[in-house]
Amino acid sequence: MIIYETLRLYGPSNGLQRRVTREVQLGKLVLPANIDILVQNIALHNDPCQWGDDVHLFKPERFEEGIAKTTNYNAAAFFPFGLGPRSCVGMSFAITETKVALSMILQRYTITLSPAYVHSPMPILAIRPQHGIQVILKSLHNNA
Ligand code: HEM
Repeated sequence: MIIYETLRLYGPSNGLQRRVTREVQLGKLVLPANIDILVQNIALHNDPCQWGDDVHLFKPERFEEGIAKTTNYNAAAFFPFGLGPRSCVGMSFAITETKVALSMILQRYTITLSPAYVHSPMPILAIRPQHGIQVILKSLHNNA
């Protein structure tokens, strides 16, 4: 839940590039052939119509019943790893690696945010914290 909510608000990708190969109609919108479009998943991840008025709050419990229920079975509501045949091949690896790293850290330390931390996510190629993330680690074991 924590990983999904982090990817919703601060996923590294802020858009998927696609080329329109033939004219298509999307509702009232007609997309001509041979244009490049940017599908901004970050905008959909911050859409209050999908996520509610507290869209900007970090609330991992949104995902307590899984992605499908949280998004009301709308695959286009949450796609931090992209969508379709060119979606991220590293998705399972990335999620597993994150779980392993987090569980190794949390077995040894408690983590709190440093008072020096300034919240400022910025799109610099990928979304990243402009001033870094300063945390305070406290060992859970006396001998560590
Ligand atoms: C949190 C970590 C990651 C995120 C959020 C992420 C996200 C994405 C996104 C949004 C795309 C574009 C998908 C599309 O256009 O529909 C992508 C493509 C790709 N990702 Fe990742 N990725 C992550 C980690 C990784 C890792 C660890 C690997 C490799 C081990 C990887 C390998 C790739 C490759 C090869 C593509 C291109 C796939 C293609 O064009 O067919 N990614 N990723």
